[in-house]
Amino acid sequence: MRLPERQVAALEAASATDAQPIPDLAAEAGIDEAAATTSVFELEEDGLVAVETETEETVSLTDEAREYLDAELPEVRLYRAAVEAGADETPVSMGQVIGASGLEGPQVDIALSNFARKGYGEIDGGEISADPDADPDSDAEITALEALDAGEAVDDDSLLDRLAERGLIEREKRTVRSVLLTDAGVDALMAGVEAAETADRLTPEMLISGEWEDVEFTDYNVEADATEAGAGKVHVLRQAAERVKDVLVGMGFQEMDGPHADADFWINDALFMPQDHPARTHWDRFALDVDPIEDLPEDLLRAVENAHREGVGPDGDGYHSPWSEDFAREVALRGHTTSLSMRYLSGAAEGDLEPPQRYFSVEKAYRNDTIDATHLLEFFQIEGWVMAEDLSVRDLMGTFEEFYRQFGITDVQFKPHYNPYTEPSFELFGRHPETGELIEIGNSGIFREEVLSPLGVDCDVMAWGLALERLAMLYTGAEDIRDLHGTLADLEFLRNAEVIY
Ligand SMILES: N[C@@H](Cc1ccccc1)C(=O)O
Repeated sequence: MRLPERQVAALEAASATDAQPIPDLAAEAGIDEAAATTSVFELEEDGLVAVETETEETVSLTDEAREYLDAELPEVRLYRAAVEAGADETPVSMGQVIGASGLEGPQVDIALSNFARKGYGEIDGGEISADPDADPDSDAEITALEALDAGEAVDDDSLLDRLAERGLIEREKRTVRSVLLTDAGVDALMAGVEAAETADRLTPEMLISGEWEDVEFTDYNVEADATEAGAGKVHVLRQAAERVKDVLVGMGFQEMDGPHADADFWINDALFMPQDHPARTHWDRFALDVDPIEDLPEDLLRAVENAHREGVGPDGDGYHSPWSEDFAREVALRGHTTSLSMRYLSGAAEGDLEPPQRYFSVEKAYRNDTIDATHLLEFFQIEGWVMAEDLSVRDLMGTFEEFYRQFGITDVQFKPHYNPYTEPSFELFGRHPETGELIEIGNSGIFREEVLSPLGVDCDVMAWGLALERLAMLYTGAEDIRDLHGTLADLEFLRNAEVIY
């Protein structure tokens, strides 16, 4: 029998008694894995080998698990500290035990949530008691982690599930194909197989020499496993931003655009934010050491100053706090994109606007926040406003319900809130699909007279700033904003995340 060279190599490497995984067979045959896979499928088609398919699970330890292998599980540390403090006899104050355990930050929560679950004791009314019969030295979870670390298998599926849920292991399923010679394969080998030279592609040389007429071409196997190609794709946040724009345009909104670095006047003063507001100090604000902005509309500047000093309307009252034009002209990275709304509402961007109007932007804002699972130093805000003769809170809520519904989010919650520029104001919350926690997804309200009157707007304006990253977290299930962008972004997540339409 004549077979292509690499099929002969694969056939000769296969055994009639021990099923061999394709990678092993490839190594033995001295051919690469893709060629081995193709050959094996071809041999299977000819009935010379049988292919068995199994799914195999690989389990790997996370960095957190490695920490615990070095320094014990947090709940075990809590148990030992509790016993040390006598909590196996009478309950001891939790603060004392946690202090003695040396547990810090998130480890405290981890310890508390696993302590009672594992029967190490109980926590009740701020006191902790330890079960004297519990045996932390034979903790099933750490024993399993040790076994996995030593390369041994752990068969207890529910235990593995729990470890995966705690983020201590990662389980990955792969398909393993193993190859066994069939009787026909054995017969063929006994009768002798010869290698026929095959070509896997047509070359210019073959065409020139005429060799193409005699050469035997390898068959294509379109079912063979192939190496996964990580193609480039649009970043999940960019996809989300585009989707949000589509939805808002579909709802009749027009897009705003404007500077990332702007006068404090547009970022804060026009919004009736007092100049001594904490958000306007260096703690929160990225000030830029550049020349102040000269070209602010003079009339508007005076009207805004007046609103700050005297208030608006017969019962109005100003802030009775200092107001300086120099500060208004200083430049900072915008802490919200509401600066754009001010530019448009004032007429500075596109001239005076007559109601009804709807505008939005999906643009970056910058805040000197502490970075954590829900905060970055820069983020995308979905800014928007509607200008009309008569608007109420129902219009505001209805708009959000319609907007979020497009992303499959139907349980937005509203909480009363305070903004210096809106009254009433509402914060929006959505439930995270994985953690079940309510997370803040936006802030909104109806602009006050003190904002609208200086701008020269004499109808109602409802407005909002929603966080694009938080919206993306809700519908992708990402639990940490840092997985989405920034230096710690999770590439695997970004490759696989889908935007829901
Ligand atoms: N600027 C607000 C959002 C907002 C805009 C307009 C009106 C009300 C609220 C924020 O960043 O949180």
